[in-house]
Amino acid sequence: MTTVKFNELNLSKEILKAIAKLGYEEATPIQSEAIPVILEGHDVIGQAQTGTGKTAAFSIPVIERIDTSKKTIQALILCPTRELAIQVSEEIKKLSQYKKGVVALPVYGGQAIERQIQSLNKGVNIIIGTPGRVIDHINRGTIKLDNLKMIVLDEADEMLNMGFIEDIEFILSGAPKERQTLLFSATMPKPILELTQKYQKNPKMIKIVQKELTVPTIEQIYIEVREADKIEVLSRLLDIHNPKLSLVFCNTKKKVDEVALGLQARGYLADALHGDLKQIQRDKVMQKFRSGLIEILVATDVAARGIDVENVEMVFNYDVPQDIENYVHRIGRTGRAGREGKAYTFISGKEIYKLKDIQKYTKTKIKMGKIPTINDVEERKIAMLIDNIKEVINEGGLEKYTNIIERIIGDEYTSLDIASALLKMTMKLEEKYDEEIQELDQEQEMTRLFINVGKNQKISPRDIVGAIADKVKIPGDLIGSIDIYDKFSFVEVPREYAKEVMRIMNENTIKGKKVNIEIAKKK
Ligand SMILES: Nc1ncnc2c1ncn2[C@@H]1O[C@H](COP(=O)(O)OP(=O)(O)OP(=O)(O)O)[C@@H](O)[C@H]1O
Ligand SMILES: [Mg+2]
Repeated sequence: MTTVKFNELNLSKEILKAIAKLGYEEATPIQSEAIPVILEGHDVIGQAQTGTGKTAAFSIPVIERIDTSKKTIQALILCPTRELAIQVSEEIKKLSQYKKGVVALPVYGGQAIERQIQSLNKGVNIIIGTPGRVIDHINRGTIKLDNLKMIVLDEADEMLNMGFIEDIEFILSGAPKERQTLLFSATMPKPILELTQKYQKNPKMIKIVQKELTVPTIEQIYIEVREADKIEVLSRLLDIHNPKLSLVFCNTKKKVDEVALGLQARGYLADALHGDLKQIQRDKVMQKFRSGLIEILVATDVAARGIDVENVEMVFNYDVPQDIENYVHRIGRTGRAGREGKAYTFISGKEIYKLKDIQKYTKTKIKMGKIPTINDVEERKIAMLIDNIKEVINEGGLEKYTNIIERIIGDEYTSLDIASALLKMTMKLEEKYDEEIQELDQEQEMTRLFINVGKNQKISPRDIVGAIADKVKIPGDLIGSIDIYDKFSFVEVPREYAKEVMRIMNENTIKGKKVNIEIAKKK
């Protein structure tokens, strides 16, 4: 395909200036094909792979078609999630920054409606919203669609699916008949496509044809792994690949919380995103993820569609997605705008069949992968340790430490002996815990820990649970049955927390007393 420059697309100089500022050099195929057709006023169905610039493909002509002499709502862009509405509105604001009179406003649930009403009253011409909140405003009379010229359904197949279709029909029923209707998505299943005639007039189908539905720069791998082992396998993959940012998808909110906690307990910068969190919380998590303060975002499908975060290098399907389309969208959070990415899918038991369906639908091959061994992880950790050591040496400022070493060096010890001893001290604790965890029966969800509380110490089960819950940040109800004896007791914790419980509790005290915690050898 020949490349097209934005200045060949008949765009205003204000938009061209904004595009240049964003650093886009050439239009992507969906942009070069869709922009002229939309500018001519046609209805469009636009389908192109994830991360190929569909947002700008509809946003640029929407901005260009706004009559800035009028302060009426002329365009409405509907998105399935609040995070996506915010993101699309940010992009529109950037693209329209030099066009005076273009005012875009995101409206979504969970945000104070009064504030939205104040902004709406000042005059807005592009609304980017989630259906529920838009309907709320329509019912209050604070959003009027009489002057609407364009409506866009981003993630159109999702918006015309069960969860949203009634809301969409309601909104469309109040919009003028002679409007322009634009549908965009990376996936467009047949049943949905048949529906679209109800809403559009002679739409132009713009499909950027690719052999595969998924992006070729994403390496796709599946691993067979038992449910109980998933957290361990995930940790190993994270340790080996060390991605800048990654996304972990689970099918339920409960699982999302569990996995996020499990990763936190293992020392990863992870957090959860799902629909049960307050909007403030959701915003904070997204901000932290975008800025890298959180490196692993564990999420339900709320983050599957449209979300564009730079540096997401890996996506994990901790659970196989329920909707086949969402496989495409989930893994599409990496490998955006021509970048590379990796996607791992965990399957257990009979789920291999689901994987076959996915491959048939996406016309891609998902390669089989192996569970990395502790050795693989160890090798990788050693490589990183060596890098760290070299870095510290190159930084300099070691005189203070060299002086100490000189006090040990003599006839008996060489500097190599001393360096090795120091390294042993650093690596030993870590190894011990890893070995103990490794010895465990992999089927067991709970790990039994042996707690030696020493002589004459009155420590009750409540003290132990309280201390573990407090210091390791495991919810108390995840801590299992406790047997207490004179000098020792047993406690059960979820397997993924065992290492962290040992590490943290052995450095801490319970009721001011030192305790020693080890894996209980046998039940
Ligand atoms: N012409 C361009 N040149 C370079 N980068 C671009 C261009 N257009 C868009 N991008 C960038 O590509 C990334 C992906 O764009 P966008 O989010 O619009 O993809 P999408 O097609 O909507 O994907 P999805 O199906 O996941 O929603 C964004 O970071 C965007 O800034
Ligand atoms: Mg998009």
